[in-house]
Amino acid sequence: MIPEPDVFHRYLGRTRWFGGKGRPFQISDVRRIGEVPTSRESSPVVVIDLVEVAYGDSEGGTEVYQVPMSFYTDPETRLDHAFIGWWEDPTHGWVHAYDALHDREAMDCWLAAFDRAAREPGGNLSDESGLRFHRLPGHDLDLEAHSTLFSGEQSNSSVAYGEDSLMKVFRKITPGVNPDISVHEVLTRTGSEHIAALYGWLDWVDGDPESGADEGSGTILQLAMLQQFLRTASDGWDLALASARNLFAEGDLHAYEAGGDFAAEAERLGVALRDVHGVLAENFPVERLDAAAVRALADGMDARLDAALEVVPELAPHAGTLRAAYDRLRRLDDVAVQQIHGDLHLGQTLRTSLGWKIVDFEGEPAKPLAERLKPDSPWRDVAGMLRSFDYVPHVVERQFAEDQPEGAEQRAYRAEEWAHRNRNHFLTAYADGALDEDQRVLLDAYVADKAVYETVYETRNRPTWVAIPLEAVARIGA
Ligand SMILES: Nc1ncnc2c1ncn2[C@@H]1O[C@H](COP(=O)(O)OP(=O)(O)O)[C@@H](O)[C@H]1O
Ligand SMILES: O=P(O)(O)O[C@H]1O[C@H](CO)[C@@H](O[C@H]2O[C@H](CO)[C@@H](O)[C@H](O)[C@H]2O)[C@H](O)[C@H]1O
Repeated sequence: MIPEPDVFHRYLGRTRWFGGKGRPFQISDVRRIGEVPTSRESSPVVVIDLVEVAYGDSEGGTEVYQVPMSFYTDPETRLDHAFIGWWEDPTHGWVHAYDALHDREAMDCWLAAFDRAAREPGGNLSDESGLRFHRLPGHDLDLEAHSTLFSGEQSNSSVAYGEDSLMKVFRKITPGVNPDISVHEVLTRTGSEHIAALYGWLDWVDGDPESGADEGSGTILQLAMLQQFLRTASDGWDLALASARNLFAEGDLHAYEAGGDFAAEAERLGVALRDVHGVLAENFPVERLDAAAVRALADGMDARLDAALEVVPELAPHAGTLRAAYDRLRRLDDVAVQQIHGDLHLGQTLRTSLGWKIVDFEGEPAKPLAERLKPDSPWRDVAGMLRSFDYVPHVVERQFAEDQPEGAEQRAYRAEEWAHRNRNHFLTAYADGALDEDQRVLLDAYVADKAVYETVYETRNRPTWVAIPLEAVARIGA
């Protein structure tokens, strides 16, 4: 007996990372792709299943999610919160199955396999099922470190091993190369200061592992990555909120006079992003879009606006100014595109004692992989950060308004001051001076496109926040 589809249906519905919770779905397939080698005699069996979900709404389609499980013959009460079900497994008999990410014993096996890979030829440990643990040279893993599952709002699952390493297990799985791994690999090999170094990754080849299937063949599924744990990291979004809060609390001071001014950090972030874009341009192809391709880029923004208007009708009065920004982009005849981050905002930046680090190069999770792998203009990332600097004081204002309705006018002035100051410092540092006219046109178009995307994102995820990007859209062209 294998688990009833209901078991996985119930389990997925309970997780943070399952992206189809609001939609009708059924489990259409469950496939065992391998077992993580055990590290001790007492270790549980740790299997990796791929669970396919078929959607029953008009959009339809399927998605595949990775579910690593630890199997025990008896109930493990310490793992009650991670219980998935019990059934007679075709290979292991009657088992009590738990989400392996919550299980230290299971996570030890995972770490030990990465450790063994470092001593195998080429840093690769593979088994007959097609699971392959890969390691990059340069770091000895701390095998004594205990695993702790992150509890944040994540679309994947991350496990910290003490203060030594961090493993991110990808949940929604798409065949092909995951840019989070490929970009981190290049930035690690080139010694970039602005990322957490990649230590290794796990992938699975559908078929014979000796068959020579490679990253380009589309038969690889990338399942997890192991990277440096940034011990001294503080989240860039939280730091920026604290800075804006501090300014709001000061009745008479300007941003540059108040303690906690963020401008120097914004500047450092600009330099860090420029540096990362430079390394990516040196190590991934750079293309120059001709006039037709630039028009297609602008058409894409127009199409996104059309789709957004269906979801957010309040955009309608601003459609003219938005389309004018895309028209100005349409008239450019030479735009360079390259590998970029693709989903950059302050929540993807971490301030460590050694400077700013940028994380999560996966691109926008909602976009199909093929689109996420396409080169794009670096100004998309810059626009993402400028939008984030706009969000910060408006989120703080929402918090103040609840407790302190008086003083809203003064705070609105402060909000604009904070955003303006930090956008300028970031942008000037990134561009190393003023922008030329074409750069300004490109940036304005990407900022408009991102703000439109955000109105949809907020409507679907945090409807009470939608005024933040809507007000930004209204300011465009005002
Ligand atoms: N190398 C790291 N060291 C410490 N914390 C990290 C590291 N990488 C990411 N984080 C933290 O984990 C959170 C989630 O990471 P992220 O890569 O954005 O996951 P997801 O793809 O699920 O969104 C980040 O917001 C950050 O706070
Ligand atoms: O981090 P994700 O890849 O999941 O990105 C999505 O969620 C972000 C919010 O967590 C969202 O970002 C928007 O809100 C941020 C504040 O919470 C703000 O800093 C960003 O500028 C704003 O875009 C992001 O758009 C979405 O793709």
